[in-house]
Amino acid sequence: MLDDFTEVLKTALPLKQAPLVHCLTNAVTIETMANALLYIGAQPIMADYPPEFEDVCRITDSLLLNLGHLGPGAGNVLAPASHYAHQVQKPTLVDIVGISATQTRYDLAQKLFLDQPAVLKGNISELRAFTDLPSHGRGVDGSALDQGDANLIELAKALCLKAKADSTTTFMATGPVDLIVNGNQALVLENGVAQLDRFTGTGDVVGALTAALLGVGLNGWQASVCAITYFNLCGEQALHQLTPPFGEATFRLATLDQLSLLMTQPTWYQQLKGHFIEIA
Ligand SMILES: Nc1ncnc2c1ncn2[C@@H]1O[C@H](COP(=O)(O)OP(=O)(O)OP(=O)(O)O)[C@@H](O)[C@H]1O
Ligand SMILES: Cc1ncsc1CCO
Ligand SMILES: [Mg+2]
Repeated sequence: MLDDFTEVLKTALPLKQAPLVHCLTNAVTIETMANALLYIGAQPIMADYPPEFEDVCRITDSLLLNLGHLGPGAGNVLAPASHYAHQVQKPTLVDIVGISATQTRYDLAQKLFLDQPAVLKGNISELRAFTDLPSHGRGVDGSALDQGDANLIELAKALCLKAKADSTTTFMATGPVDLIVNGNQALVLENGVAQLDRFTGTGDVVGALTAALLGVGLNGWQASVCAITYFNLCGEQALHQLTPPFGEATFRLATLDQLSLLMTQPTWYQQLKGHFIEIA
C-alpha cells in the first residue's frame, strides 16, 4: 500500500502547474513560507484583510490558515476566510500552532474544524491538545514525551473519533515520526532528521507544501504524505551534504535549498519510509 504513495510522490513533484496559495499566517515565518512555496514552483499570496477575501478566493487554488501569531481580531479574520472557502469548496489547511498554550487558540481551532478543512495539522502535542488528550506541548513546540507507539495509537484513535463518519478531514501530527489519520486509516511516516526541530517554521513550511499540493488537486491524505516526506527528505539530503562543523543556520539554509533541488533527482521518492498502524 505504501507503493501507492511512492507513485503519488513521483507524479506530484515537480509540479506540473503552479498553484496560487492564499496564506493567512504568522509574522514569525511568513517570509520563509512564501519563499518555500516559490522554491517548489508554487506561488504565495499573503492577504489578511477581510474585504479582500472574496477577490483573493476567486483567483487562488487553496487556502492556508495558521494560528501561530494571532493579532487583534484574529477571530474575525480566520473564521470568515474559512467559512468563505468552505462555501466555495476551496481546499483548506488549518495549522493549529500553539493550541496547547491558550484557550483562545483551542476554541478557534475547534471552530475552524467545523468548516471541514481538507487537512488539519500541528505537531504531535498540538494534535493531542486538540483531541483533549494530555499534552506536553510547550508554546509552539511539541514534546518527545508525546511520541512513542502507545501515544501514537492513542492519538490515532482519538482523531478517528473526532472525525466522525461524515468527515473528510485528514489529520497530520508531526514530530520525530509523523502520524497521518484519515477515516480509520493511520499511517506513520519515518523520514527526517533531529535537526529539523532546531529551527523555527519547519511545521509551517510543511503546511505550506501541503496546501500547494491540495491546490493542484491532491486529496488531503495524498498531499499530507507527499509534503511531509518531501520536506523530511530535504532535511536528510541537507545533512548528508554538509561537512561538520556547521551551525543550525547553515543546516536551515541547506534544507530550504533542497526544496528546489531534491525533486530534480529522478528517484527521490524511493526514500519514503513509513508503515500503517492498526486502530480498529
Ligand atoms: N526529531 C525529528 N526527527 C525527524 N524529523 C523531525 C524531527 N522533528 C521534526 N521533524 C520533522 O520536521 C517537520 C516539522 O515538524 P515539527 O513537529 O517540528 O513541527 P512544528 O513543531 O509545527 O514546527 P514549527 O512550530 O517550528 O513550525 C516535520 O516534517 C517532522 O517530521
Ligand atoms: C515561534 C513562533 N511563535 C508563534 S508562531 C511561531 C513560529 C512557529 O510556528
Ligand atoms: Mg507548527
